Amino acid sequence: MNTQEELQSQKGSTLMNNNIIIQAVKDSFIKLNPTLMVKNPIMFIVELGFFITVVLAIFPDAFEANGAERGFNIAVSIILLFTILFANFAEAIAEGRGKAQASTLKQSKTDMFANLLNEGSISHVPSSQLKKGDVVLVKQGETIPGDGEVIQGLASVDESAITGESAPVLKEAGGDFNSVTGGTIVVSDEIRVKITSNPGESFLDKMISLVEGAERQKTPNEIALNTVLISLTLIFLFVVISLPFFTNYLGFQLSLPVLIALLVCLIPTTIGGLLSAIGIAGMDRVTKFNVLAMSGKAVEAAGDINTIILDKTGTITFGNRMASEFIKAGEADKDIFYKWVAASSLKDETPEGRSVLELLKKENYHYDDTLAAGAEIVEFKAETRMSGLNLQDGRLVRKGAVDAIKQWVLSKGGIIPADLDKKANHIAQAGGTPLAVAIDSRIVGLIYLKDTVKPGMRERFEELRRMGIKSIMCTGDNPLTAATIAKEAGVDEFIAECKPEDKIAVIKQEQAKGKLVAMTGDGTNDAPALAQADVGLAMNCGTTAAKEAANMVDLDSNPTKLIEVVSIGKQLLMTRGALTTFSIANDIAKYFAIVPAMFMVAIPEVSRLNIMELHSPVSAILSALIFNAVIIPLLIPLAMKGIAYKPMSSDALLKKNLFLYGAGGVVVPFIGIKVIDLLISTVL
Ligand SMILES: Nc1ncnc2c1ncn2[C@@H]1O[C@H](COP(=O)(O)OP(=O)(O)OP(=O)(O)O)[C@@H](O)[C@H]1O
Ligand SMILES: [K+]
Ligand SMILES: [Mg+2]
Repeated sequence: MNTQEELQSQKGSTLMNNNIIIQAVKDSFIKLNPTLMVKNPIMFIVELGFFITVVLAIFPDAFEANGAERGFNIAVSIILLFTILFANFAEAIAEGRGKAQASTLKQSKTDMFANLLNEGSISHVPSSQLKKGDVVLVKQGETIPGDGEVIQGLASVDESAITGESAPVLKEAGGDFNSVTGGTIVVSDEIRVKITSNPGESFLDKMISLVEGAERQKTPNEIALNTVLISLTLIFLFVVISLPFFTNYLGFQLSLPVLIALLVCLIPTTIGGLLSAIGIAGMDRVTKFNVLAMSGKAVEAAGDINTIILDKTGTITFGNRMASEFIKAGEADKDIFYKWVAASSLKDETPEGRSVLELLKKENYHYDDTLAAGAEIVEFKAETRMSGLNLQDGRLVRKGAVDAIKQWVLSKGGIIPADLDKKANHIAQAGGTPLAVAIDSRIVGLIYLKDTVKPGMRERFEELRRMGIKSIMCTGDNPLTAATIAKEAGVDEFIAECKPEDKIAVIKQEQAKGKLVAMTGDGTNDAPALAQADVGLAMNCGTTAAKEAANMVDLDSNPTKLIEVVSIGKQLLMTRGALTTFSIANDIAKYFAIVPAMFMVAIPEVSRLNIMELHSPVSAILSALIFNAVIIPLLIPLAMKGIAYKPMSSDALLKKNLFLYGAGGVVVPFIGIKVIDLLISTVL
């Protein structure tokens, strides 16, 4: 068992306990409140039927002379009550896990004090008073008081309160690993954090309300299905209301409880009772995989994804791109080369920049800090793909992607060293990232940045392919490096030298072809693309901007987690479809149980429909009604777990499920109702 599974089974056992069941039973009664019930029109109609039969159980002749027998009325009202309670229980049990998880999370939100920095002095303020833009100091052993970005320092942080993962993660200023979450703990060193969220709007707050289901909104798919089900219900209501006119004409009367029983059996109570549980359980399954989905819509969209776009660094590779070698090019001697390598990175706060200085130290080169004195800092940007300094004496130092530096040098009238391309290609073919270093119009050499592909990528992309999903890697890196990494990781396509706007263009292109696109990313430059995609999955280790733009966050920062989300989305859609099919197919058996029972006495010809040979009209109606009620709790496990999904074409899947749940929906109630009838007839 790997740690991921262990974590889940742990969570499962602590969350699916007796407390949840007891609470769900209580909630089932609370949810009887008609003002809450109205939100589920199908079950609300059942509740109205229940109220009427209760009155008739007490006063059998309340609405009509010669009403049905009191005993029958009591039986119908009890079965109806249980029908509603079962439906409520389904929803309550689905909500239960989330509520339990939310209360665990709330424990890590206990109020604490923050070391607020204010023009050099430190004051202690309650963390609940921190606003966007405040800067706090967090020392070893202290809890980070709010969401923010590390602006100075480097520390390892224990994020287990949020991710459940006990290994601390490194957080550092600059680059894509600078975002920290309130409620997590600094286990070594100290950092300065600039707060990025206002009180009540933190990640933890969001997470709590998400798992609690407080913000749950019906998805467009759910609303559409609900509309269909309600229309169906109205049609049956109309049919049942008009029945007495025909029977009066034929000279006999049907009692009100019989009509109510018929209506409740015909309207889609099974799916009506399980619909919201299916949605909640789907979201809950996503959370169990340590993915936070901001909406059910996103999870459902994941179920229909055709294309997935990933960035390379930090997503497919580990992303701690480190300088591993300096390779000079052209005529420059080593000392000059190293001098400009150092100068190009003296003020580069990205992990790449700092790794350059570290490698220089390792190679015992003593660089001159004063070079940067009075210089203008040129920060790294994904658009320019360069960084460096404009020195005080007017000289310009740059390092960056080879093609970007080449263009820059050529625009200054420089020439490109003859051996540059060959050396750069050598690095790229090995999957590394070559950075060229230039001083004014002269390129002096290359920095070899090494990065490693995360293990298991190939198998994961293979799995996506079997699901019919195309993977495209979009990277800012050069085509050769991109090709090497793409091949190693096994993605279907790649696009190199990609700027942030190019990523959006790729997504829009796919969307224009009618495809649903998912994107995973971690960097600030990924944020616009994450927002454009139908499903945006941000890495928790990524920047705040990325996490805010996305509609899902993976707490484990594992981009291939999208595979699980896609499976869960597909499962959710399939489960809903299958149970709807099942619910409606049930009507055939109920029809053959109830209709002969209702008319047989008055119209003997109807007895030909009595193929089920049920004991008596009363037991036939009660059996159908009991089956209609107990099928709800029997299907709760399926609604919660979802239908098993194996990668195969969606056509084949649809046919298989239609057959299974359509045919099953016809056959199962015939057997079920017959068995219940046999049991009842022994009692009667
Ligand atoms: N600190 C830096 N200074 C100068 N150039 C850099 C620096 N970091 C990266 N580069 C160059 O800029 C390119 C683009 O970087 P960017 O972070 O936008 O994309 P990437 O990380 O290579 O790709 P991905 O989009 O897959 O994360 C890199 O491939 C590299 O050549
Ligand atoms: K029904
Ligand atoms: Mg990047």
